[in-house]
Amino acid sequence: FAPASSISHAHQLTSTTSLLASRQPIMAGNWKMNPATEEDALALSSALTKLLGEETCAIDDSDEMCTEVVIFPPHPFISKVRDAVEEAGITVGAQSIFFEDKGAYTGSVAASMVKSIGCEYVLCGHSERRTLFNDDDMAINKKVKKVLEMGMKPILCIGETKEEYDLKVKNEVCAMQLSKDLVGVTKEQMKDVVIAYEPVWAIGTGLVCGAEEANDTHAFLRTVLANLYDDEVAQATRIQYGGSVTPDSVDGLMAMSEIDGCLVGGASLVAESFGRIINYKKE
Ligand SMILES: O=C[C@H](O)COP(=O)(O)O
Repeated sequence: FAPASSISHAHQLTSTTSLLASRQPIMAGNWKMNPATEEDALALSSALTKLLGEETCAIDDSDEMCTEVVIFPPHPFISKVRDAVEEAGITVGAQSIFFEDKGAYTGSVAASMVKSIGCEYVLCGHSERRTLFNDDDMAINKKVKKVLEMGMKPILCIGETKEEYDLKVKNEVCAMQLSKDLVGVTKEQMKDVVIAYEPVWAIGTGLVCGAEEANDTHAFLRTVLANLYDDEVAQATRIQYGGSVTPDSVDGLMAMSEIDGCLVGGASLVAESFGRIINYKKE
């Protein structure tokens, strides 16, 4: 494990090999089970469309390094939120899917369903799904593969608990989650996979993992990807940080060389806060 030393915002890789891709910044807002009504969801969507800046992607933007903005509303709101934000260049995603295609799975939502209403991304393996809904690595792996099979992009969330952090097994836990959740995912498919490193102890707690520490963990995750695939995948895969990201912490996080975006919960429910986050200040 070699800690990353650079603190430059090096989304554009400096390798001489043309095989290595650029890592486009990606800012995501996970609304979780909020807000309470469709009316509130549309008000938040509308407010957000007015806060996009020069660096955020416009619809059909040809700039491959514009900041991609994705929001994850609750399933019932996805269609109308998509209608409200797509012209502004914001993409929508689903917070979860079930891995089966169809059938007697009361309460579940298939990948084809969210694909058909315009979702481009799906969160897989969020810690709240792991702990509250018993999503284990085998199920998460099936979901990741189903999302890819359907032509969407998974944001695969991994991260250690407070107990694991205190026991200093963070790297081992993250490496195990990555390797299990990516079983059978090909190198070619990895171009559509985003990883979100979310230390569970930092989610919704106000406890932010320090930017340098998060950066070191991201660098470690790239060594895991290099072992699972190769250096090309390790350097080209986008890795977001998530866990109590706010307007105050975003610039420091995004200044790190290995952090390509943020997965934002609470602060994404306040338009002005998320607006500041997606328009983070570059060095
Ligand atoms: O999906 C988002 C993460 O769980 C982070 O949530 P948070 O920003 O409220 O800590």
